[in-house]
Amino acid sequence: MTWAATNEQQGAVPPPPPPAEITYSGQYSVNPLAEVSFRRMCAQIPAVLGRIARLSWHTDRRAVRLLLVCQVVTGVSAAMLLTATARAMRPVLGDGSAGDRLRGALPALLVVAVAAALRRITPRLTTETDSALVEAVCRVEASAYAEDGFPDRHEAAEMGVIRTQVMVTDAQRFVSALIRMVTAGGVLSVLNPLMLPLLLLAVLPAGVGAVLTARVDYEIHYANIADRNVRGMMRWWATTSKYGDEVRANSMTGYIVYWYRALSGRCDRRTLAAAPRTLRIALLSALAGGVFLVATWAALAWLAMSGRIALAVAATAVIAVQTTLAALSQVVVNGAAVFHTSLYLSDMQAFLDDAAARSPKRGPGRHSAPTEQIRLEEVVYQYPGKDKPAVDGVSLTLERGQILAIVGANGSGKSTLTRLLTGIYLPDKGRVTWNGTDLANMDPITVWAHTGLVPQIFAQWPMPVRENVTLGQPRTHDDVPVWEAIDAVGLREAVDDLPAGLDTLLSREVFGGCELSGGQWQRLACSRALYRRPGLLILDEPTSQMDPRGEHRIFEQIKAIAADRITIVVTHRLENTRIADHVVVMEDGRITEQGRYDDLVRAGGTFAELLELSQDR
Ligand SMILES: Nc1ncnc2c1ncn2[C@@H]1O[C@H](COP(=O)(O)OP(=O)(O)OP(=O)(O)O)[C@@H](O)[C@H]1O
Repeated sequence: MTWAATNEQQGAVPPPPPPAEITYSGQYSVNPLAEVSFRRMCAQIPAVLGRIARLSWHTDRRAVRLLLVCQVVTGVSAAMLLTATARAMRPVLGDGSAGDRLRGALPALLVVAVAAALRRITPRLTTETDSALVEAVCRVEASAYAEDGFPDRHEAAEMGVIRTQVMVTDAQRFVSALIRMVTAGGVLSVLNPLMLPLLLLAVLPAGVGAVLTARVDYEIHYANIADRNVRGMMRWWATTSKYGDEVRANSMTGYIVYWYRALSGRCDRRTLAAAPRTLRIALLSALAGGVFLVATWAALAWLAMSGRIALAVAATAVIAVQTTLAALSQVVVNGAAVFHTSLYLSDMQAFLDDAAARSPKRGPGRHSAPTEQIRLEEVVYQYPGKDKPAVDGVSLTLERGQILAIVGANGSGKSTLTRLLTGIYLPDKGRVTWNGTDLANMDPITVWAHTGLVPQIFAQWPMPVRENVTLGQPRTHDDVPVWEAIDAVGLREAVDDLPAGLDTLLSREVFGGCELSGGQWQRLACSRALYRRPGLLILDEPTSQMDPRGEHRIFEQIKAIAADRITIVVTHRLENTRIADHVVVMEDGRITEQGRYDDLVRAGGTFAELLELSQDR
């Protein structure tokens, strides 16, 4: 019985509504569906083959050369086979031993060679495109993530990556069939000019059918993108062991499965609704193809029986018809497959182009250490789709050696302000300068080389402890600085207790891996930022999961290293702001109070009120 039905039966709570209908919010300039037609397929195939060839060439030139040689030999062998058969037919009807031997040996050799070449190209091509996709997403301006449709377009592009697994095989089969068709068709045309047009008519319906089916498949794929994207996220959250406690102890399983099934059910319904169309297409194309095929054989029989062609030629024509027919069918079927794949590759290409256009282009300026001053001048930033700015007209000057604390209610714009300070986001209005240069004119890589950030929600990388500390820094074989960073956050004992010390893989999900506690993970995130020795150190709620010893140690450490850098601490534990040289209080994206801890307490404003509330137990 389903979760919804059980709830209804118990009569206590009405089942919650299924998740709202979600539609794909992609924003490509052209809707590919409007363009899916047989004509488009024919027009597009050369371009698609060109793209696949370029990709393959880029990935493995030797394998491509081997493939090309095999293709040419395949075509030539088909023509030789038919010519040899025709010659053999003349003296002794039916003695095709030369052709048979050729037919028996060559394709087997070619298949082995082609398969070897394909085995080399395909996985590497998939890796190339997959890696390109991951890199493109990591490199876009962070503001792109907040835009409607970006995750859906990313999901659509991933389908393109999956399709690369079949794209070379599709393309190779298509070209191979095309060569066989041209050579066999040429021989057939010489035998009798009527045969080829008849054969074309016999396979054309299959081609139209395949394209129409591809169109239906793609239409369903498009309709399901948004649901599949949400379903994928649900699946990850529900099945990742890190969230397993929350799922179980809050009895979420039933509802999550219900949600998951509802999304899957909706995808299935869309797929099933299209089944009658697919069936109709298959039936009609098979019927039309069958009629023309019968006509072809009838024409051949009539030509032979009426003496219009010699019996030996007729026998060769039978083989030629069979060869051409098989090749033609392969051309059509594989052409449709190439076209089908190209639809997904277009999504991937469109996303990669879009991502490339969104990579930071901010001017040639380079930041060099030391970071003496960071200034915000009347900075405004509004997230896409929001009706008011998250940061609204903030001005601030930070000098090297200073510790700034940012406090304020949830959603008041603290984290957004740190993103603007680091140049992760560029302001809509106003400017942020580092040592006097506007971040909008600076290569962000040179800026991020001097920042260290402990975000509120930090990553728990499934990597060894050492890499979890050094990640993002040039690789070094010296573990001394790694241990220094680990000592600074008081994690040495915990690391010593791990089975392989710094080499211990931190992931419970991986065989042989270990897991840290929440507070230990947070200490590790702090050590990662400290290891970088950055010019700007930002700690956003860095001790929210730590015990008092850990928290004390981190703040002592912040004070100890503050002289060489600009330090920013975002915190709700107002007592921690005592270490700051300057405290700013944010409300609705604006700075409403600022000063030293003691001044703000005396002023009796929002800071004093929040402090009093935090002590009222
Ligand atoms: N990625 C995002 N996309 C859209 N809106 C966002 C995004 N991140 C934050 N916001 C919005 O911007 C506003 C400020 O958020 P921000 O995270 O800066 O607040 P905060 O002061 O750090 O809050 P908290 O104390 O809860 O961490 C909020 O209204 C929030 O809904």
